[in-house]
Amino acid sequence: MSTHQPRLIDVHGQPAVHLRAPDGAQAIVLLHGAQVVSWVPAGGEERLYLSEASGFADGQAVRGGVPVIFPQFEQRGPLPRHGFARTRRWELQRTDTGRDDAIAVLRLCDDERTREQWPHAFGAELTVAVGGTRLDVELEVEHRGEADAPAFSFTAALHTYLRVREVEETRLEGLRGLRYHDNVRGSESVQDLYALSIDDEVDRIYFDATRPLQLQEPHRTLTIESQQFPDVVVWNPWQDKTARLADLPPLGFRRMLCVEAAAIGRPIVLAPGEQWWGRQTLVAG
Ligand SMILES: O=P(O)(O)OC[C@H]1O[C@@H](O)[C@H](O)[C@@H](O)[C@@H]1O
Repeated sequence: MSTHQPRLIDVHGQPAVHLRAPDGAQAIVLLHGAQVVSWVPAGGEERLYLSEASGFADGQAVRGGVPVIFPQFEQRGPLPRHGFARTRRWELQRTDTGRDDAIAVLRLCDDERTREQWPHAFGAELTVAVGGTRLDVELEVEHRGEADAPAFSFTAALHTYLRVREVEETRLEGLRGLRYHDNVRGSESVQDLYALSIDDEVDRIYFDATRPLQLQEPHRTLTIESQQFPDVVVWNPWQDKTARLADLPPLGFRRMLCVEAAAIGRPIVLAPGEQWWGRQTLVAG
């Protein structure tokens, strides 16, 4: 059996690590934002959406894959929208190929620039593991301040862009009974239908999800599980909003659905020395 060691590659001018498990499952992770931009399960096809109109410049957000949102979700605080983790270069700490999977660990720590925006000593680590039909993405955050430093709080998300053949033929199951905030209507509701169909702009935060979700397409399924990310964001900009996004092609919204593992409703609070982690797992079927 040949083992394929993780390789450093270039993706639109940005360094990235290419992971390949012994069974052929693959993922590509940019150092920029620690952003997974490609995932192909063993014997399968690409399951993440990456916009062909995305920019890849330093300091810019990449449209697609799995952006890491930290330490602020959206505009729920004073920081730039969705925080700074997605626009900073992370450090590649470690890669490994085991019997069943290939792994990359990336790290972002506070520096002068982060402290100007968010005055806290932190270490964030993203672990990506790919193998078989499964992709695991785990975010860990540690308070690295002195013992007498104040606690800090943050919101976070793994803003996963799932690739779909045709979003109108897609159903997301597993949200029934959950309370959600509808960002499009500015209202609160409870999901009463068993399956969410996407045929218009959708931008919702579902709170306290407990079950795995299933993304059903006519020819395939994706199971989406999360641990310690209590909330789920579902986002598709649809036609009009897409026209206002320079980094998404006009029909891009038909090929994607964001299903994000998030901690928004109850921000995470860490005292010095404390850690938190949350994980999203995708299983292709
Ligand atoms: O364009 P951005 O900053 O990547 O954000 C994309 C979307 O991200 C989603 O998580 C938000 O719920 C949406 O409101 C937002 O439009």
